[in-house]
Amino acid sequence: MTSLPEDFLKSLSSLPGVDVQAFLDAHQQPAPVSIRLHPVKWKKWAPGLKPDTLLPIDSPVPWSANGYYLRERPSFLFDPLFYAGAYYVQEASSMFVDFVMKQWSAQRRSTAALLLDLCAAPGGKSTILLDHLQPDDLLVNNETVPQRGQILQENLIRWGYPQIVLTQAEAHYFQSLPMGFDLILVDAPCSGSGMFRKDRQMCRLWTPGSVTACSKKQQHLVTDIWPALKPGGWLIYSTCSFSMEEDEQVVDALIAQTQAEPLHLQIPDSWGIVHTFTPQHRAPVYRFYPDRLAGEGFFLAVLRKSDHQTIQPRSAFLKKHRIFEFGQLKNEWPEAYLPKNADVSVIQYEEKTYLFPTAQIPALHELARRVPIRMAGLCVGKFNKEWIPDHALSLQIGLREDLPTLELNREQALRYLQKHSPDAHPLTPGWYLVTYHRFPLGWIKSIGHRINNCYPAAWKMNRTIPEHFFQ
Ligand SMILES: C[S@@+](CC[C@H](N)C(=O)[O-])C[C@H]1O[C@@H](n2cnc3c(N)ncnc32)[C@H](O)[C@@H]1O
Repeated sequence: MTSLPEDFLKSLSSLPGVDVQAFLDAHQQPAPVSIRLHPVKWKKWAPGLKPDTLLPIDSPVPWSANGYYLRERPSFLFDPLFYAGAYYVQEASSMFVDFVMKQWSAQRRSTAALLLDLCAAPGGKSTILLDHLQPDDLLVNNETVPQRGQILQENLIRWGYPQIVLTQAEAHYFQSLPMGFDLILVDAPCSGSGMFRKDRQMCRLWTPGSVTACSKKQQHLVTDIWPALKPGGWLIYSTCSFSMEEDEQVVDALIAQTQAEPLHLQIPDSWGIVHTFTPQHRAPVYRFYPDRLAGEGFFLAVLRKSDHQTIQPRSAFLKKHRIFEFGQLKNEWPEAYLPKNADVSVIQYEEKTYLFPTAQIPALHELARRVPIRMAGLCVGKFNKEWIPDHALSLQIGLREDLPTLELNREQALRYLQKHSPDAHPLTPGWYLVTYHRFPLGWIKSIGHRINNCYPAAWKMNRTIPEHFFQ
C-alpha cells in the first residue's frame, strides 16, 4: 500500500480535473514500465529486427513515436542493448515532450536552430529533443549539479548525436548570448508528487514547505531564462508535481511578467490527458493523472515569445579568452570510421578531437566566452599518426557500417561491459567494434596474441551478474 503524505491528501481535491477516489486507487497499482527506442540506431544496425524479439514490448505510448509500454520490467542493468543506447528507460507521461516537439518542428523557421534543455540531467528529455534535430541544429544541455552532469554526459554519449554541448551554469548566464534560443525546455526541479507511485521515497521527502520552495525556484528559473528566448521561440515548461503552486501559478507568474503567449495543443480526448486552464490568465495547460492514462503525474505548458518582442542580450563581463578553450578546426577526418560529412566539423580540445555541427561553430564561440562548458560535440578520439578511436565514437549514429567487428552473445557482452577481454580466436592486429545483435557496444584492440578491452574504466559494470543470465 502506498500511503500518500497527509498534507498532500488535504490538497488533493483542489487539483484541476482530479477524480480523488480514482487517483487514490491508481496509487495502489504498480507503475507501468516504458521505454523509448532510438529511432536511428534500430534502423541502422538492426533494420530487419523487430524490437519485440529482444524486449517484452506490449503496446505503443499514444503520444510518442518511439515509446512503448513493456509487459514486465526486464533487468535493464543486465541488458547490453541498454548500454548500446538502443533505448532509453523513460516514464510514459514525460514522453509527451515528443508530441510537443513534433508540433514545434512543423512550424520551425530557422534552418540552424539552437535549443536549450535548462535542467537536463539525467537526460531523458534531452534524448527526445535530439531525436527532432536537423543536422545543422544544436542542443545545449545544462545541469548545475556536477554529479548529475556526469550521468547526463554518459546518457548523451550513448544516444550518439554530435549536435550537443554540455554546460553547467545558472539560467542568467544565458541572458548575455547575442543569438537567443529557438526552443527552451525547463523541466524544473520539483517536489516530485507525480512520482509518488513509482518512487515511494518521494512520499517521505514531500512536505508543503518543499512545494513552496520549489515554486519560488521554478519562478526564478523561467523568468531568468525567458530573455534568452528568440522572438517566435517556444518555452516548454514541465514538472512531475501535481501542485498548482509549481504548475499553473508558475505559468501565470511568467505571463504576468513577460506577456508570454500560451499555446494550445490539439490532443485527442482518448489519450486521457486533462486539458485545463491557469486561474489568472486562462492559459491552456496539460495535466497527467495516473488514473486517467498509463503514466505517472506530469504537467506541461508551452509558451511562445511574441514576434514583436526583441532579444536584448544583457551585458556581461566577457572573458577575453574563452572559458572553454577549443582549437582550430582540424583537417584530419577519421575517414576510416566515419564517412566524410560537410554538416559536421572536427574541433579539438584537451588533446582529443570532437565532431561538432559546422553551422553551429559561431554559436560555440559565443557560448565559450560566457558559459562554463563541460563538453562540446562527440569525441571521435585522438589523432596520433593513426586514429585512436574514443568510446563515444563507437556509439555515434554516423559510424561506418563496414568496420571490422566482433559480434558477442549476451554472456560475452556482459563480460565485455565488466572489462573482461573477450575469448576470441586470434584476430589480425587492429581495432574492432564489439557488437551485440549488431548494436555497437565499444572497442577492442587486437595486438595479435592478446585482445585489449577498451571499454572505459569509468563506465565499467561493477555489479555481479546473476547466474540465471548465463543459462
Ligand atoms: C526534473 S529534473 C530534470 C530531468 C530531465 N529533464 C530528464 O528528463 O531526464 C531537474 C534537474 O534540474 C537540476 N537543477 C537544479 N537546480 C537547477 C538550476 N538552478 N538550473 C538548472 N538545473 C537545475 C536538478 O539537478 C535536476 O537534475
